[in-house]
Amino acid sequence: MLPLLHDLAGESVLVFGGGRVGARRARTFAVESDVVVVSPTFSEHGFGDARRVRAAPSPDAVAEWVDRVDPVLVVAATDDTAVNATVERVAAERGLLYNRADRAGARDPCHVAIPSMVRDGDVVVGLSTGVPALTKVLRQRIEADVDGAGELAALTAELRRELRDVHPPERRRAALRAVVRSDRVWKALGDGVANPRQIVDEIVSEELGESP
Ligand SMILES: C[C@@]1(CC(=O)O)c2cc3[nH]c(cc4nc(cc5[nH]c(cc(n2)[C@H]1CCC(=O)O)[C@@](C)(CC(=O)O)[C@@H]5CCC(=O)O)C(CC(=O)O)=C4CCC(=O)O)c(CCC(=O)O)c3CC(=O)O
Ligand SMILES: NC(=O)C1=CN([C@@H]2O[C@H](COP(=O)(O)OP(=O)(O)OC[C@H]3O[C@@H](n4cnc5c(N)ncnc54)[C@H](O)[C@@H]3O)[C@@H](O)[C@H]2O)C=CC1
Repeated sequence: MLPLLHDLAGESVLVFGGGRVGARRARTFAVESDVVVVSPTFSEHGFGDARRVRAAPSPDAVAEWVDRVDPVLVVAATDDTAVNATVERVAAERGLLYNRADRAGARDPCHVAIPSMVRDGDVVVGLSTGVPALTKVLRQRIEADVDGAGELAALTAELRRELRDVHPPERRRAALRAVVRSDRVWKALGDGVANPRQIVDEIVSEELGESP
């Protein structure tokens, strides 16, 4: 399996099942999509901004729900295997992306696995090991590494725009590399005292041989 990134901003996602897993999926997708969760009961876990609709569709009614919501991705997270299997079939027939929470291992290309995610601003890490317990431990380690990276991504995106058209590519690359490798910059991120942008400017000036 290969990790690919999907831009689901502003798209609809339909989740069947309001248990712990359905809630987790709703929170994952509600970061950027319009999420509808259909379920007869809802756990007390957060559902983000998802819209919750109380209903218990039989397998025969699944297609009608999919056509009504018109999602790009459908999640089967009920504890009813027949419903989950129907969600899979209906989504596949329509060429939609889908995720079955009750299946692991080999799958069709439209059947996407949901990795564990670590996010900080525009920085996103997707992690899969095939063994959820191992995934969780590795995710916790990665969280520490990624902490602050979102702020650095925003700063360096701005820097890239500023350096573009002013310096040749090789010098721009050297300046950006010096910034993202700098311990001084990483220490200044989120400490609320140092001004990371000022440190970035100093490093760029040293690298490009200019006075700040
Ligand atoms: C294939 C996949 C589904 C997919 O394709 O999307 C899948 C499948 C299954 N998970 C099961 C069980 C558990 N999953 C978790 C947790 C997570 N599971 C997640 C992803 C995935 N799980 C996908 C591939 C992930 C990968 O490759 O690493 C994470 C990463 C993301 C998320 O779900 O949001 C999230 C960690 C979040 C984090 O901490 O970062 C826990 C722990 C808990 O809930 O606390 C348990 C109980 C303990 C245990 O069993 O280990 C079962 C058995 C169900 C049963 O027994 O009925 C199946 C089905 C099967 O194995 O057949
Ligand atoms: N991918 C993962 O990380 C994990 C996957 N699982 C699998 O995912 C399934 C769901 O897990 P949990 O959320 O823990 O189970 P759960 O039992 O807490 O939740 C199931 C939800 O489905 C709802 N439901 C039942 N019939 C429905 C229908 N016809 N239409 C819509 N909703 C319906 C229930 O009301 C309940 O809200 C499990 O059966 C298990 O196979 C379980 C743990 C982790």
